[in-house]
Amino acid sequence: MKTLYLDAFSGISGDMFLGTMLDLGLDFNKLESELRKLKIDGYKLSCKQNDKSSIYGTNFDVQVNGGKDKGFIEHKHNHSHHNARHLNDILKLIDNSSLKESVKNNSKNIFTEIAKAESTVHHMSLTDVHFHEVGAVDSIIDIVGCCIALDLMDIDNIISSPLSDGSGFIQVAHGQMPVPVPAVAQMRVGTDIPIKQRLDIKTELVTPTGMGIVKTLVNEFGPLPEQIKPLKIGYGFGKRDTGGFNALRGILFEKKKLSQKVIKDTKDKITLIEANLDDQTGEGLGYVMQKLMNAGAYDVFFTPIQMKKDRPATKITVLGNISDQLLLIKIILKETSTIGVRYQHWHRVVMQRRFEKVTTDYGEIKIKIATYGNVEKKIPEYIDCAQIAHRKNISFINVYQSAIIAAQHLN
Ligand SMILES: O=C([S-])c1cc(C(=O)S)c[n+]([C@@H]2O[C@H](COP(=O)(O)O)[C@@H](O)[C@H]2O)c1
Ligand code: NI
Repeated sequence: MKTLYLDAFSGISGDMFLGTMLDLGLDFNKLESELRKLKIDGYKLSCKQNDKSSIYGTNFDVQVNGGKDKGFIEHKHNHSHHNARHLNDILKLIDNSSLKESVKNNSKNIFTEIAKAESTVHHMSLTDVHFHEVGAVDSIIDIVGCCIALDLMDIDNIISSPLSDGSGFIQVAHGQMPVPVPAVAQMRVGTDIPIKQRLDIKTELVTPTGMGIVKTLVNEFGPLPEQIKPLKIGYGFGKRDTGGFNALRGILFEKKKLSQKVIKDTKDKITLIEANLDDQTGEGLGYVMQKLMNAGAYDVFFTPIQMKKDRPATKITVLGNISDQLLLIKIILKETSTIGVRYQHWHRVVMQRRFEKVTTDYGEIKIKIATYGNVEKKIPEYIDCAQIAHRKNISFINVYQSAIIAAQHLN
């Protein structure tokens, strides 16, 4: 599983997000064939690589039969909405498709988030919020496409920089709208999503679709984490003329397992998250443990406990990086029966670690060298020893001991 960092120095829209994903290696044909599961037609996708300021990126576009008509429209101002799709029609369309459950859920959550904002801004009930026919297709493709892209690219964590938005006004079908546009401003209410307003850019950089994606899927805001090894960087171009480099930059990276990291600091802080579970099966517990470990938890463990109402139960404890806290909590809430979790931040003292290889009679083995002041430990990597023992059909202990002997000669 991978993490995507969004560098939203020029805002974010649905097209920019999909352009970025395609630039990062998303297979265009696979995206198209997944979107066909929605059973809607009358649109064509285009994806083209070109350069802006000599930087190559991807332009993604949805061309809908009947031209351009983006966004939600207000019930009050439109009396000919027989072709409109209400929120519920769109949610049903997604539900009735053969898309993956996680893609369906993410897509529905984004749509609902945007529709809630539109309903507040335009003083309509949520059920009255609707899209004009053309705008609906465009938004469905953008939003569901983004969720398909995340699934196809194996991304389960999104971190974002603060979003930049422009200022001034934009012209839409119903007149002028101030920037940030009302739906974007509304989605920010009650959240701490950071938006930096660029007074030098007099147009919209963050669209309602872009904000809906961010509000629903981003787990954390801040600078690009320092200790990462980027796998790929991509640019998705925006359509508006901002007078600057209008793109969304995506940086893809894989989380390193703690045991593989070169640890330089001997003191840090970690999060400890817990919940008491009195109605969870053993199968479910094993499943959530795998999910949490794959998401980068340092450790997950279960303790048998006796709970209120005479119930034997299980306490789940998760240790992890504080920057992953929200992601780990979301997994516990999604995959277990609990309706709440508790957490605390713990100080921790760790030994500095580095790795070296030794050659033994059985083959090369990695040695973890852990130091703290003048304390030093040299520990053979379990997985290397186990693989050699399996491959050569010899005892694990023999391989392990040969690695310890070879490690004594390391400086
Ligand atoms: O049509 C309506 S009601 C509309 C509302 C709003 C509000 O903020 S309220 C914004 N817009 C603009 O439409 C385009 C399309 O946005 P997408 O997110 O669908 O790409 C964009 O410029 C919005 O600001 C329309
Ligand atoms: Ni609106």
